[in-house]
Amino acid sequence: MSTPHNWTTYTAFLRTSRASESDLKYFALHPWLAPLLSPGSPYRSVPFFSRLEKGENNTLDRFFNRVINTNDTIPHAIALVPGDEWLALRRKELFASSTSSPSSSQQNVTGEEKEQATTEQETTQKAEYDFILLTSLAPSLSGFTDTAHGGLLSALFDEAMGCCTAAFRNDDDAVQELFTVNLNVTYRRPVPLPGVYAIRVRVEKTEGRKWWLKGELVGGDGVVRTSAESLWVAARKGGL
Ligand SMILES: CCCCCCCCCCCCCCCC(=O)SCCNC(=O)CCNC(=O)[C@H](O)C(C)(C)COP(=O)(O)OP(=O)(O)OC[C@H]1O[C@@H](n2cnc3c(N)ncnc32)[C@H](O)[C@@H]1OP(=O)(O)O
Repeated sequence: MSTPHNWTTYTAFLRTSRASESDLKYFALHPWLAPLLSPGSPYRSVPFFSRLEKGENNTLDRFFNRVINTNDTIPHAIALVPGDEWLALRRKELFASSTSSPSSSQQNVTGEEKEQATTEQETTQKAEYDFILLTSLAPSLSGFTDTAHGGLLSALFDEAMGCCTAAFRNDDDAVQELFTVNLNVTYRRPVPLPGVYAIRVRVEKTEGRKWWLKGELVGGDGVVRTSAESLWVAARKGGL
């Protein structure tokens, strides 16, 4: 079991962490991932937060950091996140018209600010997705023979989407913790095991406490095998 980590915010975790060399080496063996992992990529490689050990007395993320963190379930997983500048632009875009802005300074974005953000976007590296999970799936995750179990795929989407929303919450906790209230998964093609897959996620829009996300799972052939849409709701201020 690895050493527990002590980040106080998800943002601090993103800023100070880097995916392990062994995971990076493993994913670099797959040529279709090269554009995402190369120095020119708009993404940085960080550990998949849910997979990190949180401490013997802390039951957060046990399913991901213990149960499916083994050689015959998920031997390797890392997350790819856009750079700080791009995330800041996405925040402006997502919260410009929303009352759930993660920072009061981002509320009521003016037309001029929107124009400025668009110009900045042209000069900042574009990231098509807000969060990407790269994962290897081993044979013990099967439902049908040599095929990933659908429930597992739902869990992967849910977790990837959770990490995606976390990157947009500010350190000052202006947005309360978010919960999945609805997750609609479409199984388009079987997901063969063993295999390496990317789960690409994006926040589509926010409105008050509600956030809508979309995601898709692809392998090396680029076929979208599974897709998902979800609704997340931020807890009311002052608790549930
Ligand atoms: C280092 C620092 C660490 C940082 C750490 C970051 C880690 C980052 C990784 C996280 C990764 C987690 C990934 C796992 C994520 C889960 O799996 S969460 C587990 C599954 N989900 C749950 O357990 C949630 C259970 N639900 C609830 O507790 C409550 O529904 C909630 C979420 C607190 C909301 O309750 P509420 O405040 O009473 O909400 P309510 O007023 O009923 O609804 C609010 C609005 O949402 C709408 N709504 C509610 N439910 C639905 C629905 N199912 N369908 C459509 N609309 C709905 C309502 O109609 C309402 O709409 P408006 O009327 O406002 O337009």
